Amino acid sequence: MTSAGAAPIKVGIVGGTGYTGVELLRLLSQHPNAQLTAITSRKEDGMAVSDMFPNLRGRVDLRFQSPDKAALEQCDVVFFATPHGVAMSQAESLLGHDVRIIDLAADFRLQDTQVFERWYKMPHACPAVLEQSVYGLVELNRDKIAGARVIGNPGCYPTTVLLGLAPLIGGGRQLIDTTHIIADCKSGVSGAGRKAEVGTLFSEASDNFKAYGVAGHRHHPEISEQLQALAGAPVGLVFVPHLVPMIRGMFSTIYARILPQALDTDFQALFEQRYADEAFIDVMPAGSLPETRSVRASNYLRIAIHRPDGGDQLVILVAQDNLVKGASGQAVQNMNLMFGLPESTGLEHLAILP
Ligand SMILES: NC(=O)C1=CN([C@@H]2O[C@H](COP(=O)(O)OP(=O)(O)OC[C@H]3O[C@@H](n4cnc5c(N)ncnc54)[C@H](OP(=O)(O)O)[C@@H]3O)[C@@H](O)[C@H]2O)C=CC1
Ligand SMILES: CC(=O)N[C@@H](CCC(=O)OP(=O)(O)O)C(=O)O
Repeated sequence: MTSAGAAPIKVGIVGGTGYTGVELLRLLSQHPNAQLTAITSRKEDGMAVSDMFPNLRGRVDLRFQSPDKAALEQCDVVFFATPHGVAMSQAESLLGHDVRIIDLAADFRLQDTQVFERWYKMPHACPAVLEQSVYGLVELNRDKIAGARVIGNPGCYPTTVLLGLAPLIGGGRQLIDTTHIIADCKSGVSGAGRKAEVGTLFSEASDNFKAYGVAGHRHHPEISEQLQALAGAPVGLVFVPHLVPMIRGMFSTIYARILPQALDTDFQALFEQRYADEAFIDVMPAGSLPETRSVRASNYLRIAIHRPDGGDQLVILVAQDNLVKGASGQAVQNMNLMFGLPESTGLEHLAILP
């Protein structure tokens, strides 16, 4: 869909058959300035997009093409909704055609290539491109994103943890003990993608609840790198992800100890002020309990601040849709900024209840 008069942004999507890919298709097919131009799939080459995804009937009339056939270099921007390692293998070539890149995987998230190689078990294919890329967490990096040619779209868990902690860290503030923060995070099963895996079978993931990655998860270094940049010093973080038996949604409960000199701080006011101008961050009234269904299919992220018994423990509750603010919605928010559009263009729809 494009609005009359404005030059459309020609969009390519690599990996259009996955969950973040179809979410990009849903959002961009309703975006007034985007013109879907090329959608790839290696396995479904030639299949009509609307045959695979009937929710797009009448809105998307393209067919999936294998990546080698798709005219990606004719696009203004290409989203990579692919596994780690795919975007970086094509980045230099696309940049040579003046195509901007938004990678939903991790190729351009970690600035330290040694850390990337340790966690993703592959060498970084284009460190020079990585250096000029920007971490696409809009609420922290808005100005840099507007001028970027390559965006590393944040991971879903890091989006909740970083936005839940950002008002407390950096800017000369000494509010919490940054040597010991706990992030207890839960994701719906769509977080694992659409590919077939035993762990995401209905009979494995439904009626069940479990932690995973306790000994180490690749989002830990991503969160730590960003927190360290905010704090100006290393931050001690315990991060434990869990799989919950729901399709969409992510909920993070973050625990931080208030420093003695900051006990008089009005944390509710602090968060409200920090996010007052943010279109998609809702700091809920004191005492609120956000729910994943209040953000389902929307780009909103809801935060509530608690201080049990008025003590020194701060509990921050954060809810988002892992596929929207945690992935494709945030990616479109990045595109809007890169192309000089109002940031919320095409993203203002509300959550679906129940
Ligand atoms: N699911 C989520 O909640 C989130 C996911 N992400 C990240 O986004 C990316 C996509 O995730 P998701 O949509 O869940 O993944 P899926 O497994 O659902 O989809 C992956 C897509 O990539 C394509 N693909 C796979 N391998 C290649 C390749 N080598 N070259 C080109 N295309 C390929 C697949 O199609 P085909 O094989 O036919 O080519 C498919 O369309 C991942 O990096 C993921 O980590 C980030 C935040 C949240
Ligand atoms: C529930 C589930 O499995 N979630 C995924 C994380 C979501 C995601 O895709 O993150 P990346 O983009 O960093 O890969 C996981 O823990 O591996």
